[in-house]
Amino acid sequence: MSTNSELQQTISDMVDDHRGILAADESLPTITKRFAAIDVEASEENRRAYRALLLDTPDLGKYISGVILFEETLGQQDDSRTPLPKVAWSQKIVPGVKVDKGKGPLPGAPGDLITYGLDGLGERLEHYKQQGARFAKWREVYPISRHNPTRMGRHANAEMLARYAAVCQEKGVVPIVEPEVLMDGDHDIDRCASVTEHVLHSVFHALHLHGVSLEHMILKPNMVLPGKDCRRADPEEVAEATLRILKRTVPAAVPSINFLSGGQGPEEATANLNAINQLKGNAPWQLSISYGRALQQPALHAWLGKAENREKAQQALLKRARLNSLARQGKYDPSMENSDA
Ligand SMILES: O=P(O)(O)OC[C@H]1O[C@](O)(COP(=O)(O)O)[C@@H](O)[C@@H]1O
Repeated sequence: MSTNSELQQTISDMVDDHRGILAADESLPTITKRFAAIDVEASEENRRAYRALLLDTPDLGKYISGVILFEETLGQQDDSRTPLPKVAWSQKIVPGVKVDKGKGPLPGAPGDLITYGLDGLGERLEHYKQQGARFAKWREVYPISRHNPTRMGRHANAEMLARYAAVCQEKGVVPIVEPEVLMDGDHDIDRCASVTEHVLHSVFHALHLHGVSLEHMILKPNMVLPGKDCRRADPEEVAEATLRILKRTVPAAVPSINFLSGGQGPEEATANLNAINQLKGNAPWQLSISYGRALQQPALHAWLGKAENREKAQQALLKRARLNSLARQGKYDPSMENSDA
């Protein structure tokens, strides 16, 4: 198969009008934090058992079309010794992998951050492909302050995303491009809108310069939201601001925009996605999810590290996946949270 048809096949398997992506790729520090909240040790076996539970969830493939895995999960198996990427694909959930290596300060731009991991990426991708990964994900993070992100920071972060995406496509791997403007701070929604507009503009400029095929990538942006320490915005306000900025910056060639959940609660993230889809009009892209916390939090708290809670945890994951599938079609109502129907 040519690289282009390989990329197109992966996009076709991942993008439709009712499913979304599950982010289960927490790095070691992040999964340790999540497990600490339920008093569970982040041992390799616990990480395997938890992620096997998620991927084994009956019917998950009805609502989820792709799963982002952490590198180690690609090599792990479920209880019946089936490799976890194979478990995902048995439900037509395309397995993918987070390929960035975390972040640190960007020299010369105090307050800005930069992500590591480009060295040797091509060879790593070849190995991940053999393990079953068909797409990849890379996240650049933009904190907001009075002075951040700087112009230099935006430029440097965009370059990283574009170089990563170009290497992926060369290897026949679909890149998820994730520029995340953080919710931390007391800035208002207008400040988030203005920063997100600058960020997305610089990202698409860099993608163009590096010859990335927009038809064969997925964008994973933040929604436009007020900072955590500012007053909350209602879903209609979030939807209006998010769509305004996306329409100004994201070319129609991009097949799908899959939001991250950031610091939003599970129900808030579903309600905001629903409002975005109700207001989208003739927007050219699919508008879906690539949620981590907002899909997993109820499942994690139902599991509590105990094998006897496995089914309860799977039901909690399936409920969030199903409600987000409805929200993705603009058919969600908060009253559905209380019914099992
Ligand atoms: O552990 P990391 O690399 O900081 O990433 C944390 C999470 O952030 C995400 O990029 C977005 O997830 P959220 O929806 O929880 O914000 C996930 O893909 C990832 O698991």
